[in-house]
Amino acid sequence: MANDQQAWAGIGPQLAGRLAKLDIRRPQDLVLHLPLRYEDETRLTPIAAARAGAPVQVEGEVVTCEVTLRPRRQLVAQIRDASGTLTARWLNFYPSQQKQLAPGRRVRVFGEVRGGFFGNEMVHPRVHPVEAGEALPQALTPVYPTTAGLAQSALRKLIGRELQRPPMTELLPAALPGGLQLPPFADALRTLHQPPPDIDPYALEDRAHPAWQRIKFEELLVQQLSLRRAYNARRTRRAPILRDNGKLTAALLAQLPFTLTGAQARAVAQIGRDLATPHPMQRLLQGDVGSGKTIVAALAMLQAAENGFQAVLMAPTEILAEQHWKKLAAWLEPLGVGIAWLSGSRRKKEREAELARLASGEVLLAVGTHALIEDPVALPRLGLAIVDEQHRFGVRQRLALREKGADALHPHMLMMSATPIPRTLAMSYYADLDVTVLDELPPGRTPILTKLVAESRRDQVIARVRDACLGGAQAYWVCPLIEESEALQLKTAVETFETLGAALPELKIGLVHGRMKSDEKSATMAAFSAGELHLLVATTVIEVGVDVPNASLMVIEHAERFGLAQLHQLRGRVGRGTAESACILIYAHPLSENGRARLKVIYEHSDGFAIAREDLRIRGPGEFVGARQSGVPLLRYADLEGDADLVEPARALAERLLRDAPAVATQLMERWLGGREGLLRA
Ligand SMILES: Nc1ncnc2c1ncn2[C@@H]1O[C@H](COP(=O)(O)OP(=O)(O)OP(=O)(O)O)[C@@H](O)[C@H]1O
Repeated sequence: MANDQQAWAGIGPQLAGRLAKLDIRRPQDLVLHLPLRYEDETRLTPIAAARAGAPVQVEGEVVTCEVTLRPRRQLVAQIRDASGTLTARWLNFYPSQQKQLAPGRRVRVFGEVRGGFFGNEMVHPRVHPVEAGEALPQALTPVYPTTAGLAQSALRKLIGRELQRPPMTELLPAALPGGLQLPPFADALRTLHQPPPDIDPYALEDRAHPAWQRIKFEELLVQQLSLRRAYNARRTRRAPILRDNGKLTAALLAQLPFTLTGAQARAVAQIGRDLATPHPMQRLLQGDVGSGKTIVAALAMLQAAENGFQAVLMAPTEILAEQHWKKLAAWLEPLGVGIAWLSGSRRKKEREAELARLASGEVLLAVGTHALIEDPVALPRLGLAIVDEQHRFGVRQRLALREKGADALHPHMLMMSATPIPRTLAMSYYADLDVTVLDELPPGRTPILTKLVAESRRDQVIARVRDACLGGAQAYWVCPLIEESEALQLKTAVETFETLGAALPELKIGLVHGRMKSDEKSATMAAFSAGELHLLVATTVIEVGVDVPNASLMVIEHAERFGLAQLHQLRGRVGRGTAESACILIYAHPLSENGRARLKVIYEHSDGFAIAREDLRIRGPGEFVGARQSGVPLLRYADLEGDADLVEPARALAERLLRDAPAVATQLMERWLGGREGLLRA
C-alpha cells in the first residue's frame, strides 16, 4: 500500500493514521471521500418560526450565558433575535465556549429545536460567532463519515483545500456507452462536496443525483477495469493445448444412459474450445441444483486425459468428493480410465497408494477435498483444475490448486457453482471469468411440491414420512440449524434421530452429521444410496451435491433458520428422479419478518435465479456474495442492485478503454485504487 509521505505536507503521523482509518492514504484520496449528508447553513430561520423536528440555523445576540449547577452542571445561554428568544444548553462544554458566548456577541447556532419547560430550546447546538458583515455560506455544509479524533471541521478543511488544487483530470470520453449522460468529474465532485444552496439536500442524499451517478459510474468502471485486466492477463500465460480428439469423450457419451441437454451440450462445446487454446481457461459454470454439472466436468477431465494431462476435481466436503468420485469412476472405468480419490479421511495406506498412482502417471485423474492441495500431492502434468462449489473455497486455496501445475504451464481452471447469482452481480463479481450457465434441467423431472407446516403439526409430517417410505420412497429429514453451537447442533441431530426412530419403528433410519468418522459417514451415505435405508436424518452436511434420485421427500425442521440459498440447495436433493417429490418446511412461531419473507420466497419460487434475485433484495449484495472473501475491491458508493443499469455501460467502456486507451485505464485505477492491487482472485 503506497503511502505517499512526500505529498502529505502539513499532516503529521497522528492525523495521517486517522485518515488512513478512513482509507485516505494520499491527498488525492480526500476528494473521493464523499459526504453522507448535508446541513443547510445557507439560510437563517427566525427563532419564532423554528419548528421541532428538523435542524435549523438561527442568528441572534447572546443575552445571557452562565454555568448552572441544577439540575446538573451545564452551560445555558439565551439568544435573541427580532422574533423571539431561544435557550441553548450544553451538558459537556469547554471553558472557551463560554467566552464565545459572551453576552452581546452575535452568533449563529445550528441544531434541532425542541419544546422545553421554558419554551423552545436547542441542546448541544453548533455555535459560530459572527464577524461584523459576515455573509452566510454559499454552499450546503457536508457531513463526512469520520473517525474518533478527527473533527468534521478539520476534515472539511482538508478536503476543501484539496478541491482547490488542480487538476481533477477528466478521464472519461465525451461519448459514453448507451447514450449515458453524466456531468464531468470535477463538476460532480464540487457538487457533492460543496452543493450550491439551490440543490435539495435530500436529492443528493439518496444518491440519485447526476453528480452521484457520475461518481458511481466511475467506481463501477474501475471495478470492471481491474477485473477485466486480471482476466486479460491470462493471455500472457501459457496453458497446455488440450484438443478434443473425440475418442474417449465420444465413448463416454455413447455409454451414458441419457443424452445431454442443450445447455449441457453448449457448455461442453464451449469448455472444449477453451481447453484447446494455449492460454488458461478461466470459466465459471453456473447451474441450478440438479442441472447436471458433473457430466460436464467429467467430459472436460477426459479431454485432458486424452492429451496425456492430469485433471482434478476439488469438492468442499468429503461426502461430495466421494460421491463425485463414485459417479466419475462408474463412467470412466469402463473406458479404461482410472481415477484417484484423495480425502483427508482415507487411510494412510490407501492415500499413499493413490499418491503413487498419481505421481507415476498411472492415473491422470483425481477427485478430492482440499487434501488435493496439500503437500505430498504432486501433479506435475496438471492440465485442468475444476473447483466445485467454488465460493466455499478461499482465494488462497484456489490459487494453491493452480500452483500445483508445472512451472511453465498454467492449468485451465473451471469453477462450478450451484448458487446462481443474478446477471448484474455476476458481471460485477465475476468479470474476470467467462460465465457459462446451465439454464435447463434434464427432461422428465417433475416439479417439487413445497409445503409450509407449523411445528404443531409435526406428527402429521411424521405420518406422511411413514406412508411415503412404506410406499417405496426414500426421505431426508434435515435437523435444525444451530449456528451458535456445533455441540448443540450435534445433540439435536442425535435426539431427532432417536425420537424419529421411536416414532417410526417400521422404518430403517440412518444418521449423518459433520462430526462422524468419515468411514461411518460414507457407509451411511452408501446404504442410503443403495436403498437400504428409508430415511436419512441429517445436518446440513447433505446440503450440496448429494444425488440420490430415489429420494423424493425432504423434511426441513426450523426452516425459518436457514438462508434462502441453503433452503434451495437442500430442497434440490429431491426431485432428481422421475417420482413426484415434496419438500416440507416445518417452521416454528414466532416467525421474524425476515424468516417469513424467506419462507414465502422459497414457497413461491423454484428457479434458482429467481430465488437469488429475491435473496439479493432481502440481504443486499455484500453479504450475498461474501464480497470480502472473493477478493474483489469493495464498492464504496455504487450499489449493485440500485445501480444495476450502470453496470453494463461500465463494462462496455472498460473493455473499450483496455483495448484503445490502456493509459487512461491505468490512470483511472490509480485514482481509485491508489496503486493498491485491485484484484486477488484466482
Ligand atoms: N442430460 C441428462 N439427462 C438426464 N439425467 C441427467 C442429465 N444430466 C445429468 N443427469 C442426472 O441428473 C442428476 C443431477 O446431476 P448432477 O449431480 O450432475 O447435478 P448438479 O448440477 O451437480 O446438481 P447439484 O448442484 O444439485 O448437485 C444426476 O443423477 C445425473 O446423472
